[in-house]
Amino acid sequence: MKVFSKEQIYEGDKVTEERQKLPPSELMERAGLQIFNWMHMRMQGAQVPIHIFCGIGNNGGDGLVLARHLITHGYNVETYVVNCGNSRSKDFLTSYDKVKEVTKKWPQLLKCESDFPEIHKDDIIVDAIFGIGLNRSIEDWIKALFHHFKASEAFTLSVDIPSGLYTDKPVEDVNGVVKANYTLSFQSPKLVFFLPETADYTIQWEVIDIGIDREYLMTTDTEVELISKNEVLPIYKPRTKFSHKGDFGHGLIIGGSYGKIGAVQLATRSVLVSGAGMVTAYVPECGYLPLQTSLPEAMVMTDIDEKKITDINFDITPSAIGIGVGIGTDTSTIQAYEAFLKSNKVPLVIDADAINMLSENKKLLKLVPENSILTPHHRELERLIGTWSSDFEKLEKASTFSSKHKVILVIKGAHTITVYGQKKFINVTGNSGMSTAGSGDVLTGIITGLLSQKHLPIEAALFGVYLHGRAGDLAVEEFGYQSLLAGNIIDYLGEAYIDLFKQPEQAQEEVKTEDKA
Ligand SMILES: NC(=O)C1=CN([C@@H]2O[C@H](COP(=O)(O)OP(=O)(O)OC[C@H]3O[C@@H](n4cnc5c(N)ncnc54)[C@H](OP(=O)(O)O)[C@@H]3O)[C@@H](O)[C@H]2O)[C@@H](O)CC1
Ligand SMILES: Nc1ncnc2c1ncn2[C@@H]1O[C@H](COP(=O)(O)OP(=O)(O)O)[C@@H](O)[C@H]1O
Ligand SMILES: [K+]
Repeated sequence: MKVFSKEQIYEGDKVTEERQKLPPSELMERAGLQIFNWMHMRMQGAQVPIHIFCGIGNNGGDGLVLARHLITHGYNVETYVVNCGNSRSKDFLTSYDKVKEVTKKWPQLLKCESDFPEIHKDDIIVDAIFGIGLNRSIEDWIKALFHHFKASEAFTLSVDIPSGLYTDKPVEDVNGVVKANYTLSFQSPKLVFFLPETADYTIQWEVIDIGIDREYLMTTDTEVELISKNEVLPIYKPRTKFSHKGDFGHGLIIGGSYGKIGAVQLATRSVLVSGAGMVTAYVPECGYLPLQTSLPEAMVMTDIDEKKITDINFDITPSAIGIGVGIGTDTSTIQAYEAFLKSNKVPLVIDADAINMLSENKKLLKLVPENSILTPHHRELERLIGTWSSDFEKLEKASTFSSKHKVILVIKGAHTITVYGQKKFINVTGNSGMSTAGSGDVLTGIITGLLSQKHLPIEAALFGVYLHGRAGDLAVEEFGYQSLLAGNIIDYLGEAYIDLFKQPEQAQEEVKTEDKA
């Protein structure tokens, strides 16, 4: 699913109005009506007090259209106009006039704290104050209004985006944003719903279709995309009857050090379970026995050193290599890594200390093959690209890094974001049960396994991240958030593949709420 920028949304409105020859404010009418339909379906006429707070732009206009429909359907509605400026939008004014046609109870004007209405815990708040047009800091009395919402503990439904969130800039003051229980977002989710610093401002979200021109939506390229089942299904490669293991490649995992052989076990097993035909683990000698006994399907090659990698020297021809899990940063390992990078031509998946060694020795970056996949978590990314002041800056720096070094960055986290030049792909699977030792090693193995099967690097990264998260989602249903182990993710990888062909995914997605409820 594409995530459109603010500018693209405004352009989409314009194009739609032209191509569909829409009368003025028709899109606002559609937006308000859809929100009404959403509420009406759930409320079925219940007389719960609904407080609709409208700004004076088009977001406020949407709120007024909603108010009109709710009033005509006999709901218990109070409408307020948050008087935050002088420039009421044309469509807002049209909607305002139309409200007057259906009720004598005009919207109340709010100008300061003493105007705030009483809101009971069981009431409903509709937040239609600011949408994507927020363009400056919020005045204190409006922040106080947001606080008033929160203090009431009433269910808060935000229209399009929680008021106070910019679409393309960090939050200036945490008190200047509405905390929404639910956000109904028009046509496209907003990037901020997925970033660690801003995702918490809405517990759930859903996309509302307001009939923006299909061709515009199809042909407009976006920098950001959500990766869910619909996007990864085309990447899946069915097997043919006469296939043999040679068709699915030979993955190689290089890593491990004394006390960290488990990381290699997890990654190596993941290579096979993701579908590679064969796998070899290259480990220090101390890894030989544990690997051979725990994973009979794998082949094992060892370094001359007992405890660490000192010389990467193998006589196989792997189709993909994953390097770094449990490898450490011993000086002799760094030297072996450099020598390996100088001779290697195979696409790489680079994880953990193999990333850290690049960060410490930036000259090594020049030796990394084009389109290699780096899978840093937060700290590893920081060492690699430097610190950032906001999620937006982080993504910008990651894009610059990806373009400069021609690599794919898989930024791991609650919503893993794969950065490929200017493109950013946000994964929707995964859960906090996966915040457990070794789950990153599993991801490295999965992506290496997919690369072995001749997927393009970007496909291997996106598909791997999706499957990893989906396997985690299936596994957590059996093991629970606290008790899920990285190995359980591997056990559910097969289910994740099978699940690809289960019921089609809903067009409208919801963020899981397991830890927020
Ligand atoms: N395709 C779609 O998605 C469609 C989207 N639609 C809806 O349109 C919304 C976008 O509408 P929008 O452009 O009118 O902007 P909006 O968010 O209402 O805010 C602008 C107003 O707020 C003001 N203002 C800004 N910052 C402020 C501040 N800090 N403190 C005080 N005031 C501030 C600003 O004032 P000004 O800068 O002009 O003085 C202006 O008056 C979008 O989110 C969606 O809900 C549908 O109607 C149709 C199809
Ligand atoms: N809260 C979460 N929601 C979704 N996925 C998560 C969450 N926490 C961790 N993960 C996933 O688990 C993996 C953890 O990787 P990493 O931190 O490298 O672990 P390790 O080094 O222990 O193997 C990443 O793929 C990450 O996206
Ligand atoms: K809003």
